[in-house]
Amino acid sequence: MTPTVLTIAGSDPSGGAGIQADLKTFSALGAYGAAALTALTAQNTQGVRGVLPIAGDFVADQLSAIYDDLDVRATKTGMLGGPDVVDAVVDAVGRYRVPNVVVDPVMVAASGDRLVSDETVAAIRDRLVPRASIITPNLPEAATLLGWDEVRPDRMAEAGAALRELGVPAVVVKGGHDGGPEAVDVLVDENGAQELRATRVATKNTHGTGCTFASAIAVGLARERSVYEAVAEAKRYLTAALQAADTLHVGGGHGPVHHFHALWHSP
Ligand SMILES: Nc1ncnc2c1ncn2[C@@H]1O[C@H](COP(=O)(O)OP(=O)(O)OP(=O)(O)O)[C@@H](O)[C@H]1O
Ligand SMILES: Cc1ncc(COP(=O)(O)O)c(N)n1
Repeated sequence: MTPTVLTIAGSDPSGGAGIQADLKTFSALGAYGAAALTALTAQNTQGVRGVLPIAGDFVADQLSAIYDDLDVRATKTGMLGGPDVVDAVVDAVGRYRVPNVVVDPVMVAASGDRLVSDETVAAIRDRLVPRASIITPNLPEAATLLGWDEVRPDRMAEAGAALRELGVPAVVVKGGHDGGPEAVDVLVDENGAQELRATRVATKNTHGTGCTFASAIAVGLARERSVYEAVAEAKRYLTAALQAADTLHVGGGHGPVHHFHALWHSP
């Protein structure tokens, strides 16, 4: 059966991150994609020029329209426009008993631009994370959620264990921004800490890696894979999308990964 997966996230009009990356990932992996918008951004591969949040009440309207009608097997959250948006998501997840919630605690874009306020980060940590099935912070996001100065790569397992104490059963701490020869992530769940390793792809085209990874995990959970399998499959998909990214030639900054690498033939 084709599972339905929902993304609750912001729009990236340049198509590489946010809602656009999420829908491409769902489609590439054979899931039906639904999308509720939390914010519009004006951005491209080089940076973010503006953010227009959607009112929490209207996010709530979008979510009830979707959950009243569609059989959503997994939900992924990305950029959340403000604390009122976080509360709309928390309320819907509780009211509809939403299964398989993947929270990507988006804070800054790959370009370095800040995407959400401190109040939004606090709402995510205090109210949304405890309703999630899994969260996918990168090293700076993990440090911010924990109130640590930084999370060094040798403390990823420790950070993951500390993040579980916020009330979420599984945490993937992503080491993508660490410059070693491998891109190492650490999954911490009730089975302890497990490393997932991939060869680091030498490309500047990393726009949307976090969005794509979390969306692919959501597809795996919608297919009732174990958390480990969902994360491992997502990493394999993302690594291949990074390996094919330089064939796309989109924009002059950090271009997108190639979501449809397995479907498109070279010219
Ligand atoms: N150059 C790379 N080669 C291989 N894997 C990578 C590379 N960069 C990131 N990854 C992997 O991509 C996934 C997303 O990690 P990353 O740390 O980039 O997330 P993020 O910072 O949230 O993403 P974003 O840059 O979209 O905000 C992880 O599995 C990470 O290991
Ligand atoms: C709407 C939106 N959501 C998320 C991201 C983070 O993705 P990245 O860090 O890869 O740019 C983004 N840039 N824009």
